[in-house]
Amino acid sequence: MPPPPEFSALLLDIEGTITSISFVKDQLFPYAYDHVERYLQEHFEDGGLQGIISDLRGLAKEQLLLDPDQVRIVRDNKAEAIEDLVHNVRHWINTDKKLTAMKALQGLIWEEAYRRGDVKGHLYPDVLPVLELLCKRSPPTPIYIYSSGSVHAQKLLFTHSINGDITGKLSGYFDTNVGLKGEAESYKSICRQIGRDASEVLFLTDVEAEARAANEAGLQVRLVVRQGNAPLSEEAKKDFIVIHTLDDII
Ligand SMILES: CSCCC(=O)C(=O)COP(=O)(O)O
Ligand SMILES: [Mg+2]
Repeated sequence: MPPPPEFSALLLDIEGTITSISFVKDQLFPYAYDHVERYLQEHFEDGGLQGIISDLRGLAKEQLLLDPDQVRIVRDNKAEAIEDLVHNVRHWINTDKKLTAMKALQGLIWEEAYRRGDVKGHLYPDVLPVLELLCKRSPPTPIYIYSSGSVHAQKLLFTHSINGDITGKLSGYFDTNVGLKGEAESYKSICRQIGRDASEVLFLTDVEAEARAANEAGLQVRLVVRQGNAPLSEEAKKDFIVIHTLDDII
C-alpha cells in the first residue's frame, strides 16, 4: 500500500464510497418510487415544489428526444400532470438516472421518511472515525460532499445517519447543480468555490468515470471498493490507487 496522501481538503462521493449502494437502491429509491404519487397529490400547489415541477416539465421535453418510448410530455391539467410526472419519475428511478430536477424531488420525498424515522442514513463503520480525526487536525481538514443526490437529500442523510447528526463534521455540499460528476469542469468549479488548488484536494469515489474526471481536473483521487459495488475495470485498477476503507487515507 502506498503512503497516505497529503491533502488539505477532502471531497467525498456518497453512494458506494461512504454509504452502501444497497441503502440507496433498496431503501431510498423504493421509498421515492412508492410515495411519489401521494407526495405530488398532497404538495402539488406548494411554492417549493412549483419550481421543481417546472424543471421536470422541461426535463421531460429533453429526455423525450433521448428516450421516446418511455418518457411522457407532462400535460397541463393537474391530474394528468401528476400521472405523467409519476410515470417519468418512476422510469428514471428504475433506470438510476442522475437528473438534477428528479433528484430534487426525491430529496423532498425522503424528508418525510427521515423525519418519521422510517430510514436512517447508512455510513460504513470506518467513516465517522476518519472524519473525526480530520476535524481534530491542526488546522482541521475541511470535508466536502459531492453527490448526484440533491444537497437537501445529502443534508438529510447526514443529519439522520445511523451515527446520529454528523453535519458538524462537514464543511459544504455539492450536487449536480455544479455540473455532472463525469465532467472535469465540475471538480474545477468545486475547487474554486472552496478556495483550494486542485492538487491539494483528495476525492474519493467508487465510479471510474468520476475518478477520471477529477483526475483530469488535477485532484488527487482514490477509488473506493466496498462490498456490493460494481466491479472496477482492470484499467481503473491499473490507473488509480484502490482503497477498501477510509483508514487508508490517514
Ligand atoms: C444523497 S443520498 C441519495 C443518493 C443518490 O440519490 C445518488 O444518486 C447517489 O449518487 P452518488 O453520486 O452519491 O454516488
Ligand atoms: Mg458513488
